[in-house]
Amino acid sequence: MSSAPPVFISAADVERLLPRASLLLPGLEAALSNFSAGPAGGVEQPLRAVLRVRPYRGFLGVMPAYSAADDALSTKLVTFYEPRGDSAAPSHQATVLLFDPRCGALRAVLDGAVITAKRTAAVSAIATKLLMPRPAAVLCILGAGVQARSHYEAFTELFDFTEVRLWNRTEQRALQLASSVGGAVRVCGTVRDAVCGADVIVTVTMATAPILFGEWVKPGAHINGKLLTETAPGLLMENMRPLVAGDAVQSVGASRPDWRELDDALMKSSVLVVDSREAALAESGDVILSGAEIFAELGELLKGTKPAQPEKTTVFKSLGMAVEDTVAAKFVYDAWSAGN
Ligand SMILES: NC(=O)C1=CN([C@@H]2O[C@H](COP(=O)(O)OP(=O)(O)OC[C@H]3O[C@@H](n4cnc5c(N)ncnc54)[C@H](O)[C@@H]3O)[C@@H](O)[C@H]2O)C=CC1
Ligand SMILES: O=C([O-])C1=[NH+]CCC1
Repeated sequence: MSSAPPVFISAADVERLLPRASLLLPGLEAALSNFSAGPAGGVEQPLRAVLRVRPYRGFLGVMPAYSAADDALSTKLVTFYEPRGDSAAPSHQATVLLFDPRCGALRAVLDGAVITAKRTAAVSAIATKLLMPRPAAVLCILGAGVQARSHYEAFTELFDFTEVRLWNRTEQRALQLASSVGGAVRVCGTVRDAVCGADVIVTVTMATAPILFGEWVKPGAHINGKLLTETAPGLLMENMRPLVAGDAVQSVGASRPDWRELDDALMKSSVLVVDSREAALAESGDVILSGAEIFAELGELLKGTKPAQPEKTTVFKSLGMAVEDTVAAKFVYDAWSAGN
């Protein structure tokens, strides 16, 4: 085995070698299925360790994983800090260390920010493909940061939405994102306006209290998107509320046990799918504090051991898994090694 020093792959090189999140779809689908297969799937992934940097309202997460199918071993180090007006630093910063699993030698140090942005959007797209109503016309993104952009890019590449709506706590940031993406985006002044009649809602904020409420979902909530998009608000029957949230909610933020993006009503009235049961029950305020029952892991839907139920209102609670970084880092390193 060679003892060559590790290579460093910068953010610009990761972006060049991994230009689209969709390139990760096959590898991520396999890894999510393998993860949910238990020991037979060959994914080793402990619950991540998250250390609190209390004086600065920050966190350092350590995320190791080994995937036998990919024969890849990595750990990501990710810091995330609650918004502070005086800081110009990105809220999330990350580095991925990729090892040779045969001998433990460090092969590469990769910028982890682009990897995190793209693999997270790719996983949300995998969930959306399974859970969204058919047809799905209106995409709504709540949040206007790094993940909002990567989700916009992946979702507009992979799906045929006819309308994209964007809301952010500070409207100026939403306007900036909307004007920079190159496609038509409607910036909405309130979450209610943004989600009314949407088919797919992506929540990608640093919120610590709910921003999306179940009262905006029609009672019963087992609604399909076709009905919602074809029914003008004024024509809704009297026993229905005039505001309706989309059927497939991708909740990407609120990754602390006391943080929320979704309220209890929405959590409890939806079919709840998570990336990892273990992580959801340890880390997700939306899951823990609502007491909502987890229906399935995304990997179980992919394997077909649990049905996806796109006709129902669904919430995919994404916390982010280390094996997703392993797959993405190996993809980038292989492309780099091939001289691309
Ligand atoms: N599930 C996963 O795999 C991953 C999840 N995340 C999570 O996704 C979320 C977004 O991450 P980034 O886009 O990188 O962050 P960012 O800092 O780039 O963007 C955060 C957005 O949230 C908004 N925001 C801040 N505080 C808010 C509040 N109290 N209420 C509503 N909006 C608020 C900001 O205006 C901004 O638009 C975070 O919660 C992050 O922890 C990030 C990486 C991976
Ligand atoms: O998976 C990930 O990298 C993260 N999830 C929440 C914060 C960072």
